[in-house]
Amino acid sequence: MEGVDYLAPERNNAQFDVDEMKIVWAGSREAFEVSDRIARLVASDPNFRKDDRTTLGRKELFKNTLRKAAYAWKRIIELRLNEEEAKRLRSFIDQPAFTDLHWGMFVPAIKGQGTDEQQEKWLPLAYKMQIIGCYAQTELGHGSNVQGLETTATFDPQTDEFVIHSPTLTSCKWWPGGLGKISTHGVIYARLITDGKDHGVHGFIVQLRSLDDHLPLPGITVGDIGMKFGNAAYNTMDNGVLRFDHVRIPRNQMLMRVSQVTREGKYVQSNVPRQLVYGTMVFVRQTIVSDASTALSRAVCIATRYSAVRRQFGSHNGSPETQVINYKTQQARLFPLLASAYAFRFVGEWLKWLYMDVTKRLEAKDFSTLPEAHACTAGLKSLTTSATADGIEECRKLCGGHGYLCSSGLPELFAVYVPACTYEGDNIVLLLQVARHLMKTVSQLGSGKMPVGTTAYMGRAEHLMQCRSDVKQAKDWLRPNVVLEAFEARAFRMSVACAKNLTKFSSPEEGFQELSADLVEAAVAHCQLIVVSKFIEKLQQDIPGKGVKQQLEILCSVYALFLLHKHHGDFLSTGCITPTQASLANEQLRSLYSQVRPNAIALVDAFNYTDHYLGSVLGRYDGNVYPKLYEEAWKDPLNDSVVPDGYHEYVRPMLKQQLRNARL
Ligand SMILES: CC/C=C\C/C=C\C/C=C\C/C=C\C/C=C\CCCC(=O)SCCNC(=O)CCNC(=O)[C@H](O)C(C)(C)COP(=O)(O)OP(=O)(O)OC[C@H]1O[C@@H](n2cnc3c(N)ncnc32)[C@H](O)[C@@H]1OP(=O)(O)O
Ligand SMILES: Cc1cc2nc3c(=O)[nH]c(=O)nc-3n(C[C@H](O)[C@H](O)[C@H](O)COP(=O)(O)OP(=O)(O)OC[C@H]3O[C@@H](n4cnc5c(N)ncnc54)[C@H](O)[C@@H]3O)c2cc1C
Repeated sequence: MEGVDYLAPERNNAQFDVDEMKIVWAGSREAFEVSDRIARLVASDPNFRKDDRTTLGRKELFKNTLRKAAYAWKRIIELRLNEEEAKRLRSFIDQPAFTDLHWGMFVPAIKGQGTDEQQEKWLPLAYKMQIIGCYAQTELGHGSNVQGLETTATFDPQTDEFVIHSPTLTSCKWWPGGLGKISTHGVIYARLITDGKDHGVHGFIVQLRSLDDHLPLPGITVGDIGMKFGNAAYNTMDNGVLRFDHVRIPRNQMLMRVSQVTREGKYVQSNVPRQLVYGTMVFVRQTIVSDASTALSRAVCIATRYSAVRRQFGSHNGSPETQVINYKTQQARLFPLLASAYAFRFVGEWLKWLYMDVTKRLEAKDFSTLPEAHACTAGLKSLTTSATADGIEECRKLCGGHGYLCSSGLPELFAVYVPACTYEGDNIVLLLQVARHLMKTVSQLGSGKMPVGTTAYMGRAEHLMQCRSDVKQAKDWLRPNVVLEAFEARAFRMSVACAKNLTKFSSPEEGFQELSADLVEAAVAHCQLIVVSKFIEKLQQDIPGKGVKQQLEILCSVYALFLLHKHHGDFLSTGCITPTQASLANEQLRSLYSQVRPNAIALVDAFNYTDHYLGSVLGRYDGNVYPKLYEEAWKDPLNDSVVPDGYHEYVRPMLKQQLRNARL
């Protein structure tokens, strides 16, 4: 029945103030109000309809994306939305587009690596969308190994220009979003060559297409790289291929904040670390962590609401069957994902703060926290995107057969999300960066240099190598210090074991290669510790609202004890806890699931997602799943006619043939 809230009994069970939890989730009352207003604006505008997306062919899909992007831009101007509101609007449209790369990478690259004059020239054009940009780093033959890029930018002192060239097939730019069909400009990464000397990879602003007729400029070959995983999903994006044939750009289009080339062709390195050329990646990795909590929470919201609606088995004398959410196995799969969504939200908030802090320091020429920022963004990007991709797929399975329907919203969410494990740095490659940082920190422990930031715990080396958990009963695992010490000891001992093993090889590089699987595990342990510790820190803040803090404490314990249970091999083999303590953790976890159960629906309501944004029949706010699934099925284009196209051509002759054979 329309208008009935089938999940009302669940909502009435909540033991906390959902409206206050919405504010905690959003980050502040103001952020909540902006997000809520813009989400409703998008949901109520038929121009942002998306329910037909999975049935469109690539060309229609892409054109539709362009239409939405143009309409969104018109609304942004008409409504005079500020930067944050415009960002929210684009994200609620929920359709990857060239604008993501324009605002998300092209603009930040110019801001981070351009000089003041370059920013003054290019940013106003980009802000007004008089030019549209992409971020073109990856090549056909080189993605992870940025230092291996082949595109060249050779300075010609005669004309005061750089000549941009793709010397080989493998040097073609390959993958940049927005490049395929739309970008007029790109920040292009190429090896800088002056006077025959190679100075490594630098960024250059290059115009790719005419601003009059959109045709590629002379010397430029550009196009789309083809269909990607999933039907609609990321195919709304024009990921591109680009080849340069001696394309000339003025010298002042090299991004010159980190290093410069003078009129005479002299290469000058500023007094800043060369790694700042990688700064845009640090920025984007930080945003990807917050986006992970959004993607995971969407999947969890769908799976939780549907699990409360779906019933299987357990009917006695005609009573309703059991809601599948009441099965302990369903809870043990679903509630850790719910807790992870909250955990990633808070670590994302913290990472944003860390990024802002490092940016301020860089402006003041303090580069000391750059390695920490790189390690944290790389590691947390890897940890949260892998867990989110796996989590979305688990949510699909939690919804049984109906989860496999596109109308559940889950297949598309998975297909659009899963490349996050690869883009902006392959997740394993990024964990190896964290491992390098950890090995460096461990090797410096004896030198008197105290570790700082998220590795500060390593400063308590002696204690962490010796401590034994004092857990005696299940509820001891609810004490934050007990949990924190177990995670610190596990992470530290895994790092120290790797560091010791590295010394057995003839060179550190050989050891690093040989032990890379163990190093990745040590990096994961360190990153999980960061997430747990930031959740615990969040709980030390003043959190208003009836029962809100208590629910977050429960979720924090679920997150930590679930990880401890999943990785108990690490905790046991490093001797941080005993087998008895491991089983007490599991006992506590079971009890926590029972505490989450009555609040589960309210905890996902706190994400404040509109039905439009969720795009899922199973995750509808009102829980009215079956009639809507039935309605949705009839909308499929295959049901436009009773007898399908092709029947008379292929099936009928076959049937006739069978009849003849049968008569023989
Ligand atoms: C249903 C629909 C739903 C909706 C969706 C809606 C919208 C879409 C949503 C979102 C869209 C979001 C995003 C857009 C999507 C895609 C964007 C993707 C863009 C890209 O992928 S851009 C390309 C990214 N490429 C990479 O990440 C490459 C990875 N490789 C590297 O980063 C490096 O090469 C490396 C770090 C692996 C190694 O580098 P190296 O060889 O130069 O270095 P060394 O290992 O020798 O290290 C040198 C030294 O430098 C330090 N270092 C390395 N990197 C950094 C850094 N970034 N910052 C600071 N320091 C760094 C390293 O630690 C070493 O230090 P040391 O002291 O010498 O040890
Ligand atoms: C949807 C999407 C959008 C993208 N958008 C952009 C964009 O806008 N701009 C842009 O420039 N790029 C973009 N990319 C490219 C992306 O950044 C790269 O694909 C990514 O950095 C991974 O690099 P790769 O493809 O070279 O993988 P590879 O490095 O070739 O990885 C292949 C395998 O090798 C392993 N491997 C690689 N190196 C090591 C090592 N040292 N040790 C152990 N294992 C290793 C990896 O773990 C992986 O399993 C995009 C990619 C995708 C999928």
